[in-house]
Amino acid sequence: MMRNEVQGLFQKHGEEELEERRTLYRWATWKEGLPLSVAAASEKDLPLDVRFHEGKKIDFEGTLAAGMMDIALKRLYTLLSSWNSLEDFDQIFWGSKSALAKRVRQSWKEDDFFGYQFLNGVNPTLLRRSTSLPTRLVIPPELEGLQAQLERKLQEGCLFEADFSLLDGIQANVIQGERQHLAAPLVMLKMEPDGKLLPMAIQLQPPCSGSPDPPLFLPSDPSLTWLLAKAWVRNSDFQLHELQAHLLKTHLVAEVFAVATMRCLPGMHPIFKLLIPHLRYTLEINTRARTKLISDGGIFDQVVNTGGGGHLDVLRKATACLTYRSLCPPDDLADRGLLGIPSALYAHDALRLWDIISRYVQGTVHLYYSEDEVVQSDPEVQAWCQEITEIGLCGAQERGFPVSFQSRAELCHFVTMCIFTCTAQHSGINQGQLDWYAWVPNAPCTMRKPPPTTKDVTLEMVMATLPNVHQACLQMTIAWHLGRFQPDMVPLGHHKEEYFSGPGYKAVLKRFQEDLNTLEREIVARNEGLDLPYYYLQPSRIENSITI
Ligand SMILES: CC/C=C\C/C=C\C/C=C\C/C=C\C/C=C\C/C=C\CCC(=O)O
Ligand SMILES: [Fe+2]
Repeated sequence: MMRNEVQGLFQKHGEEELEERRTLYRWATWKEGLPLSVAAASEKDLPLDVRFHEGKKIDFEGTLAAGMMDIALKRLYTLLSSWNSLEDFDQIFWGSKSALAKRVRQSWKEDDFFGYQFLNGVNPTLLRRSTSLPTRLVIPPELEGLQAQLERKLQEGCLFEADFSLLDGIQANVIQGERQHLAAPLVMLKMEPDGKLLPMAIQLQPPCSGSPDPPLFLPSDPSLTWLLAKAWVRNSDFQLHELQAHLLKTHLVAEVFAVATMRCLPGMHPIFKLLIPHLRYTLEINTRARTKLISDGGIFDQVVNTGGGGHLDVLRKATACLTYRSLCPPDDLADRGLLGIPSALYAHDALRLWDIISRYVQGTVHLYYSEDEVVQSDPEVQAWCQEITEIGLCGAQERGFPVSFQSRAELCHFVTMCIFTCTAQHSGINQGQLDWYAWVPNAPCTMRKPPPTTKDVTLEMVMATLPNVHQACLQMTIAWHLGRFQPDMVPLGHHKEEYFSGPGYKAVLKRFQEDLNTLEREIVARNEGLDLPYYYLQPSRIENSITI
């Protein structure tokens, strides 16, 4: 056959393939205001190609069943004893847990441990370096000393903030007839010369006209008062971590990439071949999340204070402010003022991984696109881009997402963001659940009493506020279920399937694996010298796709 005929055949094949895929993978609006999802009422509706394999399914469902057994035993055990001091959480702190989880139990009350979590804990996405004193921060006249300290730290460039305003106005859940409660805190922190981040003040609610100004909680407050204020922050961080950083900014955006890739790119397209290993199992885990986790009567409704619909409003608000820059560490960390901080380990490792993935993407893209013009005139990749931004992300061009690619560099940047999100970012956000959420007082899934409005706090109040035994047990089980090492895990860059042929890609992949090995060794060596190791972005621990 002539070259043109061959090309014509390939093209026809690709068109037919896409026509079929568009009937198999359709968009659905699960809830208004969220990114679109794949049309599937349960995982059983998904095409076999993207279902969990038998081993994964058995492991997933088996560990959940085992976890439920643990809960039954723990509840039985605690029925026989008292539940009125913080140490009583020890009664349910058994079963599988990590070394770091045990360290959390030991150190959770310490201020530097509290501060550390904003840099290198389960949610390193919220902290920013302050560029002015936040307008919501109302400092009472008697605390002029604090005002001066804050201003000095600001001037020195070592003032930081964690602002949970997104939670303001969210309806709290009602669990078995009992109303739960939410706060929307602001934490001000200072960075010490040794890199430690220490809290200076906590405001639990934004000021509200007509009400007295909210109190500022301080490290110098009575220890239980300060501890309860910090527990409220940890509960708020749990919400933004799980809903904004985890579900929305990894799981749900990865699903948009997956559906658009299936609908727009034929199997022989280089971007399809590049991305497909990073989309494995994502449609099924997300479908399960929609039927079991954030569904009516799901885990959020059962034990989380944003459940009962508030969690969907948090997701909606977070979707409405989701920017392209926030998904790209070089931009995100610059915007948050977190570049060049030696103790910011997530930031450091994320930037290294971004560079490594970026080089891999560029190497591959340049094999198939010899110049910008080839990108501009590739209708499939352009349609893919538009489908993600305009359809899947519901008009995200307003928030910086591209609707077309004008150059190879723009295409590479976008594909790097896709792969980074599905691999490194998800691992960074997901694995910490195992370590930081097992000791429940460090990250309570719900709060059963309103936030304190005065500094009179008793142990009874603290215990009546923190999760009850059942809620705490379910949190531990789910955190273990989602955060534990996955037996069938494929590490980043190590999928067995070979989608590309030819020596060009082989060399690019080899280089990618070498770069990852180098980073692996750097992180291992760095961690040996640290009191608290940071290993969530160690390449051997990063999954090749979002599978849990
Ligand atoms: C302590 C953790 C509590 C909630 C976790 C919150 C958010 C996690 C975010 C994304 C996880 C995505 C998918 C997980 C999907 C389903 C597994 C969860 C529960 C399954 C319960 C069941 O199948 O009976
Ligand atoms: Fe996850």
